Amino acid sequence: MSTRLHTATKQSYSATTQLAVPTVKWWSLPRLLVDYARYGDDVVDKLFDRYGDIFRVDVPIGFEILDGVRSVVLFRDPNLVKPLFTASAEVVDPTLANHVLELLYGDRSLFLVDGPDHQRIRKLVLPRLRGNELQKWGDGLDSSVRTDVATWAGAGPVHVQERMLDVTLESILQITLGITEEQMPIWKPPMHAMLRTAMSNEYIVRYATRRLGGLKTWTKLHAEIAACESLIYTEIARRRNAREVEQPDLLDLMMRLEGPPLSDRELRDQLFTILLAGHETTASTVTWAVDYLLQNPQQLAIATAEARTDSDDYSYIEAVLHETLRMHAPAPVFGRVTRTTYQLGNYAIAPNSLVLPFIHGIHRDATLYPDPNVFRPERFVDTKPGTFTLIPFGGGTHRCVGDRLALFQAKLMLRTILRDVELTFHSNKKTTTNLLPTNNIQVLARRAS
Ligand code: HEM
Repeated sequence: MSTRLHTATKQSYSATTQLAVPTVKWWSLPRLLVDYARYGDDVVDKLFDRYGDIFRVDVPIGFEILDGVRSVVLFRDPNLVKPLFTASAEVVDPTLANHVLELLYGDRSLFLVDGPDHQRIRKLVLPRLRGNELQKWGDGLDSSVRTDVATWAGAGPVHVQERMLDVTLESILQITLGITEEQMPIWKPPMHAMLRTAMSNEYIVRYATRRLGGLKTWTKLHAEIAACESLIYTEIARRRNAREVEQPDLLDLMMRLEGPPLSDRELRDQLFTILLAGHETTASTVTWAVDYLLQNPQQLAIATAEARTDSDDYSYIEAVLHETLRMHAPAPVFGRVTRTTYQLGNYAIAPNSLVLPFIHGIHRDATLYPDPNVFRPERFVDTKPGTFTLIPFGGGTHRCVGDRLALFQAKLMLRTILRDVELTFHSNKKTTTNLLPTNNIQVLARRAS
């Protein structure tokens, strides 16, 4: 692959120009939220068309998304991504926005800690999740996906996302905790149940009413979290009693961390984080890739031909995945909170503002990606995705630790599907109104000839 890179066309910004960010009046919020639930990102696109590439919504007291944060700033100018992701933590807090998910991840999660504690864990796990180390997990994943796909042909409608969720959960359980095939029936049902509840729209309602006890009184989710915690704490206790046996998984690695040891609670938070952040997103990527390929027969033919060769070069399938992540980022909302007045481009952002890059808009910027609404993997065949122009994995010190693992897994899974079965749509109904958008396509499969 050549070293060409997608880069944003530079805008000239001046450190002395401090423009006010255009403001959407708060009383239009209820209407906007209803429209967003019905029409999705198009509603936000229209706001950008009206206000420019950056705008702000001030939230009335009592309705703050995060405590103390009264202003939400959204931008879609790709030039502003790098300054935001690389800003110092004294000016822009990289963790505060993630408190939305603290109930699940816990307050010691990589998502929620910063500084030396954060660096210590990242430095430990990152090398395990990239380069040659990835091959270690290839056989287990290959076996899971092959076994699953072998059941598709002639079995009637297959809900791709559900199948992919099962496969990626198995893989991340193996990588994180060394769970074996025999132990999977104990671990998978409670994990699936917890994720299903946590991803539902009820989370939004419960979170919005948290000051009235919305989250505290959610007994169903608390019970599901407790069931998963119980499995995890039992495993930690078992390992503490059998320390001499070294395992290749992340729990073992974290238990052997040099310096002050991690407590059971800290281990629980990191394990929950990796297990939850590290499987739904990858499953969703593969599902959307299948969906886009079935809608684009020419690209499907190229990717299928590549999957059925003996070569180890899957660069077209890799380009399909980058293009899928451009068209449809599985984690579409993440942001940073300003601690002081912060200059972003020519704009002065007030302290305590939640700043969100609008991923959908950045990924569909026509200057970066001509015909942005067209699925065209060819854009990434001889051009690498730019660090700050294709941002499904975020950026800066909190960029996703599982980015390489996710692409490795997704490539292997998509290759196996394309190699082993021929697919047609049974139904291509999708829903995008969940907290994390779910793709509900169903396919019919026959064994590849
Ligand atoms: C296509 C798949 C994936 C997508 C789209 C994705 C996306 C993201 C995003 C957007 C962030 C936040 C980055 C930021 O704030 O700048 C993140 C963080 C994170 N992701 Fe992923 N992720 C994926 C797969 C994975 C996998 C497989 C793992 C498992 C190891 C994982 C583990 C994490 C962790 C631990 C963090 C927190 C990193 C930190 O705060 O230092 N992710 N991911």
